[in-house]
Amino acid sequence: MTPAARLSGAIDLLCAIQNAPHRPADAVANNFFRERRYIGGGDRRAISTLAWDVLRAWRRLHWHLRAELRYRHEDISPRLLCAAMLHFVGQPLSSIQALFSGERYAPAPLSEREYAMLAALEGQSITDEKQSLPVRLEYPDWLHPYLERDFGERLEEEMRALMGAPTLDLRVNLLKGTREEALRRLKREGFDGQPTPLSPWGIRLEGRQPVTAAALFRDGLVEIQDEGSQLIAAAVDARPGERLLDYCAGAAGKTLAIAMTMENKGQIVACDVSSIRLEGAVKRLRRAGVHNVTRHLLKEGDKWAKRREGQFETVLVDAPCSGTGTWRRNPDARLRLSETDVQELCVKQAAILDIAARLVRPGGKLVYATCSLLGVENTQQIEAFLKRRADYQRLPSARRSLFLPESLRQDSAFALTPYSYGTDGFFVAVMERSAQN
Ligand SMILES: C[S@@+](CC[C@H](N)C(=O)[O-])C[C@H]1O[C@@H](n2cnc3c(N)ncnc32)[C@H](O)[C@@H]1O
Repeated sequence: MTPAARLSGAIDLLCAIQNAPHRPADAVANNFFRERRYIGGGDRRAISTLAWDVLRAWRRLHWHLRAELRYRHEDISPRLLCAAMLHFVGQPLSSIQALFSGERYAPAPLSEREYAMLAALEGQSITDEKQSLPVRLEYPDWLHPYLERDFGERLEEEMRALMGAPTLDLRVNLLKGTREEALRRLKREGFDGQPTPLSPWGIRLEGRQPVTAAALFRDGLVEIQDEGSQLIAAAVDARPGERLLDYCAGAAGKTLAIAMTMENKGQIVACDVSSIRLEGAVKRLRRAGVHNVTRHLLKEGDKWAKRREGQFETVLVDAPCSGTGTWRRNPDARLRLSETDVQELCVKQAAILDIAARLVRPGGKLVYATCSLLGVENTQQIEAFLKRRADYQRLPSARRSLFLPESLRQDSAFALTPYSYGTDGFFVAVMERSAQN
């Protein structure tokens, strides 16, 4: 593809994302490329990179176009955003104009107004000190008091780190081989990777490499999983032979890592309310060689949980949450999250915790995790739970997981953020149920 055709592709992709305001951008992008199989890997990456640059700079781009250049909201089109983004990443006006050539596969020529817009941006940079903090750091205005409360003086650093590109981490599947073996095979297959600093099973790849095409991925020796998510599985600390419930298992990201620490022995029940997600787990479990997992689809009025009260040594609640910790990966999610969503999620999380707590056997563990940065979904949720359930307490240090590095074993709960640990944002709290009821 020519650079102009790639630009045209990015504009089309952003149009598709805009036309599906309730769907995550990566799901729209998967669909977009599936329908255009003729687009090769390199072109795909170039198209996504520009589209994602625009999504990551959404509020600042709109600030320039609306506040400074007086564009009406409805007149701000994906092509205008792409043109402005190209300017801000350093392309000279003449070369942007050349890309909008109107020739075959290229976007239509810039209108006079579009050209004037680009000329007016000359000499300006994307971040401007006249922008408010939420605009400059790309988060919704309503979130400011939450972040101020949770991060205090660290707010700017934390939010700036959340604006960057995510790392690409793999988890080595010890059921199929060691980390050293995986590193050797990666090298042989042309990938550059390093052990992750915190997870004992992690490998961090350089840049965005098409690892799903690699033979060691197809063989199930590695799985794509952020280091933070691996550390949640490490905190769960499941042992061979135990009976564990993964109550919000989704497509089994954590289940897979837990099955690995259980060495495929014992029983894992993976539940979820979404059949599509649970279905998505099947292929991954097979590829990883995991065979101690059964799945259960939770339904309204289901007696399933009632019948299994007190039966599990460990219950993991990887709760539905705001996903604020994953905004490096899903920058569009910042545009969709509302305060009402967070309030509703908090109610749901408390309700799920209460159900899950009944499923833990006396002396067993309840692990609560989110990929949220917000105290209301994390520490406050746990504090309220511990007040409701006197038979639960924080896990004492002697029982904390040895899969975790020393620094994360200091407390029974920890929060990870892109700023503090270079991972996605995660929270986990491990509690134990009293041995006697
Ligand atoms: C954070 S995601 C889980 C991610 C998954 N554990 C992983 O590691 O890939 C939260 C999951 O909770 C599920 N969920 C939402 N409401 C639920 C409920 N009331 N009971 C159980 N699961 C629920 C969602 O369908 C979603 O798959």
